[in-house]
Amino acid sequence: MALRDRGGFSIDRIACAFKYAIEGIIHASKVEKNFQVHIICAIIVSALSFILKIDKMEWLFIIISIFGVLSLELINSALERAVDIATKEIKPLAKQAKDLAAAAVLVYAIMSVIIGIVILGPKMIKLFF
Ligand SMILES: Nc1ncnc2c1ncn2[C@@H]1O[C@H](COP(=O)(O)OP(=O)(O)OP(=O)(O)O)[C@@H](O)[C@H]1O
Repeated sequence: MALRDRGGFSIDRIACAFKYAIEGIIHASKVEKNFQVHIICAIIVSALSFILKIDKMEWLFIIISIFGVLSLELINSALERAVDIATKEIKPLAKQAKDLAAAAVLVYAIMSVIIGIVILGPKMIKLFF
């Protein structure tokens, strides 16, 4: 299906959109260092959550944190490319656009770390001390 086809509802259109999204995830996994770091952190936190037997509500917070950071990192990478296409020159607005997108990731990542500490911290202290 053509990239520009904006036709109505069809299984083909949804399948194509899904395929492009998967291609995006694969591309980010291969070339985006920050995305790779977030994936590794997500695996470690998930493993710890299993080991420490967190409950259903705690899992929801962990899942929202993990997928939120990954989604924002993907949007940040997309925006970096969009800015790079828009200009090759050093421009204050280009800097602001990239810095603001990076800030969005940082803000959400800080929240995720706090959630991780609140949920996993006490259980780890109990396990090790
Ligand atoms: N065209 C530009 N004009 C002005 N400043 C820019 C421009 N491009 C990048 N910058 C500055 O350099 C920083 C790094 O930009 P870059 O495109 O290398 O992304 P990055 O932060 O290295 O991301 P990643 O490591 O995920 O590729 C930006 O956050 C911004 O402050």
